[in-house]
Amino acid sequence: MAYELEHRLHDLGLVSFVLDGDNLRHKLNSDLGFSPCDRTENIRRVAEVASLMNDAGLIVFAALISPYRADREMARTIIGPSRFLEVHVCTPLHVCEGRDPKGLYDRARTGLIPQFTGISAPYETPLNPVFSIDTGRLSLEEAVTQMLDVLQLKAGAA
Ligand SMILES: Nc1ncnc2c1ncn2[C@@H]1O[C@H](COP(=O)(O)OS(=O)(=O)O)[C@@H](OP(=O)(O)O)[C@H]1O
Ligand SMILES: Nc1ncnc2c1ncn2[C@@H]1O[C@H](COP(=O)(O)OP(=O)(O)O)[C@@H](O)[C@H]1O
Repeated sequence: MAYELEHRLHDLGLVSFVLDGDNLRHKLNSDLGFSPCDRTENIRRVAEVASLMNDAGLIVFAALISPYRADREMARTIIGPSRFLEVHVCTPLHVCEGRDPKGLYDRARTGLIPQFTGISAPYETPLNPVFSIDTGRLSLEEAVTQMLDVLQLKAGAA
């Protein structure tokens, strides 16, 4: 969804960038694991990078699990409340597990991956997201169109 949003904004003449947690963990955050402390540090670094990119004029999509409310609030503080929008991807666990494109849920269920979000580590549901998207109910096209509508509303209000 984040990459599709990036393409759609590009078509509108707007520059954006996806910070993908999974990708960043191969380089910038390759020293971090999935303990609560390491997730906090992961999110702190990504929020600082996003803030720099914002200063350079880019819209940033931070595609991270970010399962703890306190970490998301830290990101909001780093980025600034007027720039930060929290989108909750609320696709039910059974739908994610049914897809399992990388076989991670399967490995987490058999105990091969510890501290796996949704299985053996918590996900704290956002209390007041600007938008929630259940990708089990919406197509990619519908989800991205709805998110663009929200972004345009917010941009108009800013
Ligand atoms: N234990 C555990 N828990 C959750 N996720 C795990 C774990 N181990 C590996 N992965 C893979 O790491 C990707 C999520 O990284 P994030 O940086 O977004 O996580 S977090 O925000 O720090 O919680 C996530 O990538 P995506 O598959 O792209 O979502 C997982 O594939
Ligand atoms: N809006 C959507 N509608 C339907 N399926 C989706 C949607 N977004 C993602 N998916 C599917 O969910 C799975 C995980 O998507 P992915 O983008 O790899 O998520 P993540 O990087 O957050 O793990 C893939 O099989 C993908 O095709």
